[in-house]
Amino acid sequence: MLLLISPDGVEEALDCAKAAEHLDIVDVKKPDEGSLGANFPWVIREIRAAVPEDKPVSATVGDVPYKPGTVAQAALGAAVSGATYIKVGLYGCVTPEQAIEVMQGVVRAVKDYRPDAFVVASGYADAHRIGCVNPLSLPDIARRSGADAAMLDTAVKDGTRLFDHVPPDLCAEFVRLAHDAELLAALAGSIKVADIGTLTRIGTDIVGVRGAVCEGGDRNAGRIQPHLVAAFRAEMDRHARECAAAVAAAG
Ligand SMILES: O=C[C@H](O)COP(=O)(O)O
Repeated sequence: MLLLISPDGVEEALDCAKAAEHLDIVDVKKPDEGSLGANFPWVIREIRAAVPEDKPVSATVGDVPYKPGTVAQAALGAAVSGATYIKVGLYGCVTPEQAIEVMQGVVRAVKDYRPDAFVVASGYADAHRIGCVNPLSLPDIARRSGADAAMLDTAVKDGTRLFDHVPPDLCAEFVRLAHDAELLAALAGSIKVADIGTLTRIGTDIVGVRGAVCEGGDRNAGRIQPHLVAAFRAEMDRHARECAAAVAAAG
């Protein structure tokens, strides 16, 4: 499982750089503009320059409306600014068809510019609170639009968490659907250290985290702490070893 950490700006990205050996992807966002709020192009560029070259930089394009042209142009902006993972929060899409139309534009805009870029179609575990597409439709939306990964996060950061809205058995179904479509499955949403075992067991490919690695577990007032990133990674490694041993023992 890969660890994606979301700093809110250049200063926190420098803290991520201190913990670079423990994380896999640095995800640029602007949390005060929404759970997948987009940051400025120059912030993406500065963060790209601040983190080690072997760590991919991801950028969120925002909690986007159903405006395929606008979103495609924004996605290209993120890629031009140095992000190689482009994440789109399909906030304003109320049908799978709308979401596919948005994502097709993003995939074309990004991959025409940079064929090896990685496009992530993100929905929301708490979609019922905001009226957007069903979380379990994301793998099919990603597959039909040519994206590389399907992701879930929570739209409303009010203390409720991924598993409050999509329980572990349905997250397992999400991962299975993504894998059947040859996509990576990414999960986020106030994930805690205690969730790592479940996420590992169900085969999650990427876990996205902010609050759990911030001081006091507070994604807004707290700052990312390199020692919490290291501790999170240590637990991931422990669970990965346990899972591998269980698989080997089963035979
Ligand atoms: O993409 C990851 C999100 O930023 C997760 O943030 P969170 O762990 O505070 O919900």
